Amino acid sequence: MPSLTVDHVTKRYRTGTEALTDVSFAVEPGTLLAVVGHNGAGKSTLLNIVSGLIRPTSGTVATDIGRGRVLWAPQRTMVDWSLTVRQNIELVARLTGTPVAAVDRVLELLDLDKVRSRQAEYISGGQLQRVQIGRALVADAAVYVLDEPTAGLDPAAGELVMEHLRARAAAGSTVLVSSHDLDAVERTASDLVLLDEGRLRAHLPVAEFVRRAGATMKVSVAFAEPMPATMPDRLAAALPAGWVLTTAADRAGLSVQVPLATGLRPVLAWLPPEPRVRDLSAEKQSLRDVYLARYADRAPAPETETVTVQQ
Ligand SMILES: Nc1ncnc2c1ncn2[C@@H]1O[C@H](COP(=O)(O)OP(=O)(O)OP(=O)(O)O)[C@@H](O)[C@H]1O
Repeated sequence: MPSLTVDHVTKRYRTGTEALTDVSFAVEPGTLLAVVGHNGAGKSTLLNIVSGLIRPTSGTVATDIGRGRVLWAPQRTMVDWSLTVRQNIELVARLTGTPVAAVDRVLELLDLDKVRSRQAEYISGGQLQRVQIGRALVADAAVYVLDEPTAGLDPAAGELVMEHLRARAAAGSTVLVSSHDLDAVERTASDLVLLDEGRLRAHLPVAEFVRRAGATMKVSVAFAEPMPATMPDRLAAALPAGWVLTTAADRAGLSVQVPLATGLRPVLAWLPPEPRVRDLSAEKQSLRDVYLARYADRAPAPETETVTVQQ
């Protein structure tokens, strides 16, 4: 049963901007769901609605989490400036009835030990971001909602936070994060929701999204000696549909680009038995590659592109 159901949610701000249009999807417990899309696509609006901060104009968000709770870290800084780092996190622990020992664990986890007694006003932007994350993570929750949690963090800290969120999801929580860091999304998220101008374009497992977006794999081969002069033409004639072959001018190597879903085995079977392969490498397109190649220019129309998989 889904822990979170977003049903036909539309949000029109008072200014007239329609930030979300008829967005529907459901998330199972144990999912780390990344919400991705261009600036202004509606990610924060969606996360703010899920966390109950703002109300949708129409549609509903339902959480089926029993006695669990939803904890969130917004994009804009929301800390008490007069309190210390530790007190800021402790406040949430007290409000949620969480043992104080959890505060120390979170301080250590987020490398905030050194500034624990410093007032929030006098810490760096990245440390402030960690305090916000600490406030969201200090208590056990059924659903965590974090708006761009890795923005402003150094790479190591960003990795740490994402790994921790993954652990929370693995332990059964539902975790929603918005992020522009598509490499981190690919490494850690199980599923993604792609928003484009307020519309849901895709809701898929990350690997499935990359495949369906037409990702390719480029296999490069270096031979121990040049191919016979007629071989490039023979290879080209036997090339399966959808593959792209490039042979080196000196015939000492070739590269073949295949759909990612094809896998390596058919490529190895297609290679000639001679000359001997000296070196072989395979380079897969990443989520970032396919996003930039396919979605950066916003074509084609959202209606024709939405691919939603019910889980
Ligand atoms: N409080 C508000 N009042 C009016 N319009 C708003 C408000 N908040 C956001 N918007 C508009 O709604 C649209 C979606 O904004 P939102 O902040 O949800 O996008 P986002 O995907 O989170 O963007 P970013 O990647 O830049 O954080 C944008 O056009 C934005 O200008």
